[in-house]
Amino acid sequence: MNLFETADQVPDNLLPQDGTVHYYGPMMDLATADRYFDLLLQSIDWQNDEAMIFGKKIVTKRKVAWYADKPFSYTYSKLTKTAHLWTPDLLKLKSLVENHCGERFNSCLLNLYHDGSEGMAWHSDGERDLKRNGAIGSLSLGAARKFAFKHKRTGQTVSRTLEHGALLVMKDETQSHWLHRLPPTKRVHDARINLTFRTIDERT
Ligand SMILES: O=C(O)CCC(=O)C(=O)O
Ligand SMILES: [Fe+2]
Repeated sequence: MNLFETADQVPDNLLPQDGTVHYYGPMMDLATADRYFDLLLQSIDWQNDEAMIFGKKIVTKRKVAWYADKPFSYTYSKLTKTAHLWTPDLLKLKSLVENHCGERFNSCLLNLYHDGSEGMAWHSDGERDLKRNGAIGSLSLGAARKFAFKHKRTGQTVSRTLEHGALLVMKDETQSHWLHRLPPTKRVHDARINLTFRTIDERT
């Protein structure tokens, strides 16, 4: 009997120190990933993101949406938003992601990047409302994009291409020590949807 036959392989840590990032690669077949991309594009309540930058409210081209177990309030980029309740498709994706990485989540922030001109600047997801050192499960659908990490003290960078249907998990001390970003690129002309499953600390 092969004891390892059914155990999910945990990929190597992408980070050399001060955190843990596992890139699992595609976790569903192509047709399923295509189907979810189309379903989410149609059914999610996409809104232009608003953020406070140098004290000014700006509206990004990138669209966002936030779903959760309860209508949690969540502060992101210094603005407070209220979550929608899960849709059946999002609940299915949440289970797939949870089963793949063995973590549990109670909310999901979705981003829609229409093409390579849209990205996300350096940040970490250690906001007050998130469970400290909780895992973040990031599912990518659509155009493959580069994702980068930068160590806050040493400036060391690590990057990875995130493929259609692929799962990346950030956990442990990652948000305290590393920034991450989705750099804009002239080479990508297609849309990408990213879902980051998170755990909101219910005590806040
Ligand atoms: O689009 C991505 O892959 C990353 C999104 C992200 O970092 C975030 O939503 O906090
Ligand atoms: Fe992030």
